[in-house]
Amino acid sequence: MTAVLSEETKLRDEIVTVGKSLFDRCFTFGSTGNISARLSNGDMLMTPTNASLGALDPARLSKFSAEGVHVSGDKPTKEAFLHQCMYCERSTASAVVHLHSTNAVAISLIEGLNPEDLLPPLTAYYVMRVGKLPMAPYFPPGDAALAEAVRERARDSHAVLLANHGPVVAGKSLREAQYATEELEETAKLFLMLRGEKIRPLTQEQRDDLMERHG
Ligand SMILES: O=C(O)[C@@H](O)C(=O)COP(=O)(O)O
Ligand SMILES: [Zn+2]
Repeated sequence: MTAVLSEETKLRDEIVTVGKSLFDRCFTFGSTGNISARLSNGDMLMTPTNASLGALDPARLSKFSAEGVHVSGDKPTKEAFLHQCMYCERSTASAVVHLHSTNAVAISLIEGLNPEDLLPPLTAYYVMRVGKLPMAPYFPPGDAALAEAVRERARDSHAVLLANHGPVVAGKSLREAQYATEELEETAKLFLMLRGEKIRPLTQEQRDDLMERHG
C-alpha cells in the first residue's frame, strides 16, 4: 500500500530538494541563504540558522505558527522576520528564497543603477519570472530594519535585491520562487557580460504584450 504523505511532509522534502539543487549548482555556498515555505493553514517552515542549503534535514527545519511564533525545529534563520515581511506584503506567496548568488550580489554593488529597477528587461523569460528588481538599502543581516526595508519594496515587487548582500524572491510555490531566483541570477550574469556593449532590451510594448499573454 502506498503511504499518503501529508502536505507538511511533502513541503519539508521539497525545501531540502530545492536547497540541495541550488547549492550543488553554486547558486549559493557555505551556510549562506535561507528558504521558507508556507502551508495552506498559514504555518511556515524555514531553514535553520547556519545550515548549509546543501545538507538540510527535513525533520530539523524550523516551524512557525501562522502568527509568527517559532513552535518547533532548530533555531530559525536570522532572516525569519524578513521572510515574514515578504508574506505580509505578498498575500499570494507560498515560498521565499534568499541567496548570495554571485552575479546578483555584484549587481547590488554597482553605483549608478536605478534603485527602483536595477536590471533592464533583457529577455522575455526575465520579464515573466522577475519583472522588476528594486534595491533595499544596506542593513546588517538579521536586522529588523532590513526586513522593514524589504517589506516596503515587496509591495510592488516579488523580487528585491539587498544592497551588498543578495536577492530575496517570493513565489506562489517554492518552485516558482526557485526559478525566479535562478532567472534573476542568470540575467545579472548576462548584464555583467554585456557591460560596455550597446544593448537592445525589450521595449515597453514587448513587455506589455508579455504581461497580456503570461502575466
Ligand atoms: O547573510 C546572512 O547572514 C543571512 O542573510 C544568510 O544568508 C544566512 O543566515 P542564516 O539563514 O541565519 O544562516
Ligand atoms: Zn544573506
